[in-house]
Amino acid sequence: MTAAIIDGKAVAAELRGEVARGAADFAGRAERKAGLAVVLVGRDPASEVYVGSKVRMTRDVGMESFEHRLPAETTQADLLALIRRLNEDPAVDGILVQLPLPRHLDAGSVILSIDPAKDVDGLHPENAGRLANGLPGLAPCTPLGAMLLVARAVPNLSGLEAVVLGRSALVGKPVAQMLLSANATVVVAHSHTRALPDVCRRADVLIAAVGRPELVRGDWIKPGATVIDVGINRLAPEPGAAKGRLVGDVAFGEACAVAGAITPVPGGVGPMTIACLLRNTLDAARRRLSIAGEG
Ligand SMILES: Nc1nc(=O)c2c([nH]1)NC[C@@H]1CN(c3ccc(C(=O)N[C@@H](CCC(=O)O)C(=O)O)cc3)C=[N+]21
Repeated sequence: MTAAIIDGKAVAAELRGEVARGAADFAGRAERKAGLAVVLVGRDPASEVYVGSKVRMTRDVGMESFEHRLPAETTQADLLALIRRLNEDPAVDGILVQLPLPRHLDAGSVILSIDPAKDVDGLHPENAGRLANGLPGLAPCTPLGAMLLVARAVPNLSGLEAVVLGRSALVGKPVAQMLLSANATVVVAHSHTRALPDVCRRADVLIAAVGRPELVRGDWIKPGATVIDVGINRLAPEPGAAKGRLVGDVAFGEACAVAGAITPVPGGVGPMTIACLLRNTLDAARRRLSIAGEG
C-alpha cells in the first residue's frame, strides 16, 4: 500500500482563506482589525523564523500584528509588565509568547499572567481545563491543526483506536483530549511505556509528538492507519551543507509503504499550527466583541 499524503500546506492555505473572510467581516462590524501580539524574548534563530512567518501571515489575512522583540536579558518583571499592558490593550485580541523563553525566565508564571480570553496558544491552565471538561475556550494550535488533518483522512473517529506518542502540555495531552471528545479510544504512550512498537501497532490513528527524529518505524504502523507526524527535527548538516534536513518523528519512507494516509514534514502539521493561531485570534476577537455587546 502507498499512503495518501495529507497536504498540510494546502489545507492551511484553505483555512487562512476562511480566516481572511472572517477577519474582513470582523473588521466591518468592530470598525477595527482583529489584532495579534507576538512576544519574542532573545534571538533564537529558529524562533526568529517562526515569528517572521507569523507576522507576515497575520497581515496577509487582514489582521493587525503587534511585534514585541525584547532583549535576552529582559527581567521577569519587565515581561510581566508587558503582558499586563497587552491584556489591557483593547486593540489586542490574542497574545502569543514565543517559547522557549531564556532560561532565567519562568514560562509557567508568564503563561498564567496572560488573560485567558487572549490566550491564543491555549496554554493557560484555565483553557487547558476548559478543553479537558468540554467547555468553550481557546485550544492549543498544533493539536487543533493535527485534528483538522486527521479529519481529512478519517471523517469519523467514533470507536477507532488512537495512540498519541508524547504527553506534553503543548501537544500530547491536548490532542488526546480532542481525540477523546471525538469518541476515539485513546492511549497516551510516552518514554516509560513498555512495548512501544506493539502499542503503536494497535493504532487506527497514530499521532507522533515526541521530538525524536524518525523514532516510529514502518513496522510500528498498522496497515492502512492514519499517521500524523507532529515532530519537526533538524538533523545535523551533511558535510558541505549549511543546514541539516528537517525530519519528523516518523521514518517517512518506511511509513508510506504501510500507512493509509500520512502527513509529511515539512508541509504537514507545521503550516496548520500557524493557520490555527490565526483562527484562534479571530475566535478570540469575535468573543471579545460579543462580550462587549457590540456584536
Ligand atoms: N508559544 C509558542 N507557540 C507555538 O506554537 C510555538 C512556539 N511557541 N515556539 C516554537 C514552536 C514551533 N512552531 C512551529 C510553527 C510552524 C512551523 C512550520 O510551519 N514549519 C514548516 C517548515 C519550517 C522550516 O522549514 O523550518 C513545515 O513544517 O512545513 C514549525 C514550527 C510553533 N511553536
